[in-house]
Amino acid sequence: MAFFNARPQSSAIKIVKPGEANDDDNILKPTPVRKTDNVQRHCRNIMIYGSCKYENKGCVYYHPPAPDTSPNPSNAPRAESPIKGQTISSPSPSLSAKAVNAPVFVPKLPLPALLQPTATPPPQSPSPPTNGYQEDHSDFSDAEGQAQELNDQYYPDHQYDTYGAGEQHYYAAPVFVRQPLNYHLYTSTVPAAFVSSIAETHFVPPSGELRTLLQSRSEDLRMAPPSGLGLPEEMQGYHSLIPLENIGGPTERRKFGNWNSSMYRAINSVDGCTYALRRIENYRLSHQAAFSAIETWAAIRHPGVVAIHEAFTTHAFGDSSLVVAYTYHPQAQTLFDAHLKLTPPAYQPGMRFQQPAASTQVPERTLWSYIVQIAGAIKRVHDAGQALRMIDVTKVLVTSKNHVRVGSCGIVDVLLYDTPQDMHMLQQEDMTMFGRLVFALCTGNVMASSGGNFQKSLEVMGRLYSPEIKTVALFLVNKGGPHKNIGQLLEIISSRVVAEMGDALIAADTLQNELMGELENARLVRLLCKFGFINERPEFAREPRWSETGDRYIIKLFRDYVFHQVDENGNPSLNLSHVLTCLSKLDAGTDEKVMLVSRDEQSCLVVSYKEIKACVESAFGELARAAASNVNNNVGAGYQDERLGGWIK
Ligand SMILES: Nc1ncnc2c1ncn2[C@@H]1O[C@H](COP(=O)(O)OP(=O)(O)OP(=O)(O)O)[C@@H](O)[C@H]1O
Repeated sequence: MAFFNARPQSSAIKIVKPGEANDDDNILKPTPVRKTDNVQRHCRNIMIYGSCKYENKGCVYYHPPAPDTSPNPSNAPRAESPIKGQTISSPSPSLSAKAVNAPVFVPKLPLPALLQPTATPPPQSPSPPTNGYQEDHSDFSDAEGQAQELNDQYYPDHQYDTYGAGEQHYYAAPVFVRQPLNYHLYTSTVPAAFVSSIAETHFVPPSGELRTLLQSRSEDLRMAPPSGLGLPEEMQGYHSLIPLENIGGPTERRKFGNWNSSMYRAINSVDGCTYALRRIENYRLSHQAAFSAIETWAAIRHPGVVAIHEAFTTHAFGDSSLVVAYTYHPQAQTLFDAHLKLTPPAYQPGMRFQQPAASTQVPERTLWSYIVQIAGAIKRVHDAGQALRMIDVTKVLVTSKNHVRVGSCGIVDVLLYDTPQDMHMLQQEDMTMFGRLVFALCTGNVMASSGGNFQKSLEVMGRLYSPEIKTVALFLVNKGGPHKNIGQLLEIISSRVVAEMGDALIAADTLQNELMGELENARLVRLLCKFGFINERPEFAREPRWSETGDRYIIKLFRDYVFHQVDENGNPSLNLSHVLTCLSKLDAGTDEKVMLVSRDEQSCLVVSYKEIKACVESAFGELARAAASNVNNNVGAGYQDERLGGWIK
């Protein structure tokens, strides 16, 4: 019985007339006869599947008469499928890798006779040869079903259907023994009923939308700066500055408190990351110690606070400016822009000009989310002995779905370094500002909590939201005692905090599920890269035929099997499902066997995915070791080694 060791010796497998098998090593000797029909070639479907459903529908190849189906006829050798390997020699250790170029095999009997020696009628659709092993057939269906299921989960919307449109004719991998797949390498470990990537969750949009969003954020990050803006080319290691808001003329200055300010996006040349820079114009640093607060802020990491990277002064803009670098959140919007900004009127032909409509009301669930997140951010900052000092609808950013972060922290500490204030008072002031923000979001009016608007705003809040929202807003804006603190608010809203935590955990589950799919993608890309490094390499180790011999020959044939299938008319078969299934099995290194046919169709190899995987790893290992030894002689070897180490794994 054919059996391949974990590490195969590359070998061409000769298939000959079964009745002529020698006793010595089960190798069936090739007959001297070349192809039976040089004019008309055997139909490959017959050779592989045992039947051709196009036999009477125009298939131009030779179809031999149906084999004698009487059970074990006296003149029919009890041959077993060469694909199953029963009569094929195992790749004996004595066979060297060079044996891949061994003489071609020529089946004297038509292959169907070898494939169907029993009474089993030939299957009507492409399926592995049954060879009397009916139980194996069901196993094949299972494995095929799993592969299809895997693919359906992976591409639920069948967006790649066009690639596999129509009946495909490729050499289906025959499966004889049910092999458990390495499920940990496949997607969707969590039942869809629990984590659905299609359904919308509070923090994560549906899968398709999420991908579009991430793609557009990625484009945002890679946006090139327009020319002619008159901005510094380089400034303290930052380059490619792009303004994040309209920079008007001198009459239209953006304000940050009493200071003129502007926001830029820039790339840091040290780490290559993108940062949001807030510039305060005409700032004079009186004491270096003014920057001490920045150090404290740089240590604060919280999902509700935009993190500070560093601060510096510069003359690059032509004045003396203070610049604070924050984490850049692509496509972030201020709360004002997201909810309070008036939407421009939509022009409709034939309609009179209409007044701009106010933005839509913030849903209560979203409002609670904002309240819980901002309260959490304030708690973190107050616990660190700081105050946010800038909680405002124009400074709180919506960075992803229902997720807010307080931005522009730390600047006021630097700007007002010379006027020290009581931290407890500043923290109380944080809560008042937070209360004003809740009023503004509920009513759509930034002045909602001021003087004459106050009562009217309470009425509006009572009408649009639950009484608890009003309670929270009043708790925050009312003076309260000296012991009033943010912890008390969190106690009041504890049930909302619990709901928020539940939603956050659902988001984590959903994203992990998405990541599972991407993990598989990443593994397959690495595999394809390895193929790219190995296949058709013109020369390695002074051997021009390196990529064509030994283990690499198997890799080449497998590449043909995966990518170069043709249909019955010889047209390319672009079935992405087939490609993904094969690559996933290779990545998992399953014991399932596959028949690889040489390009001249004169020899074939039956190898398992596990063995092909060993070949790929061995060939790539050779290349990686050579590359590493070369890199080690150069600067930056450590970095390269690290990367190569990752590859070799
Ligand atoms: N860390 C950041 N990441 C990404 N974008 C940011 C970041 N900080 C601010 N922005 C964006 O920069 C733009 C300008 O920010 P800014 O704080 O000046 O808001 P603004 O609405 O212009 O307020 P103001 O009217 O007070 O100037 C806003 O669109 C905001 O979304």
